[in-house]
Amino acid sequence: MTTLYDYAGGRDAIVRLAEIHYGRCLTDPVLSQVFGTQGSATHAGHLADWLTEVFGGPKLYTERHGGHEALLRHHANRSIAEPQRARFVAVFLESCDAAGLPAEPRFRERLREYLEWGTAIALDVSQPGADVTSDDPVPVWDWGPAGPPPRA
Ligand code: HEM
Repeated sequence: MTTLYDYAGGRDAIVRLAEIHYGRCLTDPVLSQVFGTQGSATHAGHLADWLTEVFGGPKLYTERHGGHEALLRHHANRSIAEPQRARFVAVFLESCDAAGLPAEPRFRERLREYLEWGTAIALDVSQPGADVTSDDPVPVWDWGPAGPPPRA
């Protein structure tokens, strides 16, 4: 079955998406409250590696950056608030358009579901004193109960 990663357009599409999304995190008035405006040279690349793995591509975040717990730790003590979480989801989905990912409704819905799920975890672990330890592997998100779009 085609992975979300392949359906998205593979590595080039995911790298484009990560770069566009992170660029917007630095200029968006709500998201720049948490991301700042200066930017980090490594963020977009690390995000691309995470998304590659989560969407069923090569396990780049596990191999290169320390896996699930490392990602949780990046969010420790960031005190993400609900409006910032919700804005992250909206900006990410807009970035999918800008990066030229397929607009197929079932694909986009699955991305949205991942984003809602992942950002809720980011919000939780970003609160002061939250547990950021984890033995879990990096999750792999598939097409879910509805399955892939008819043509995939
Ligand atoms: C699906 C949800 C999310 C994913 C996949 C994700 C991914 C990442 C990655 C890969 C990093 C590490 C960057 C690096 O190594 O340089 C990171 C750091 C960070 N994330 Fe997230 N994130 C998510 C949700 C959020 C949300 C909702 C916020 C706030 C609105 C947020 C704010 C931050 C901040 C402030 C950092 C650390 C500072 C920085 O590198 O700019 N993240 N995130």
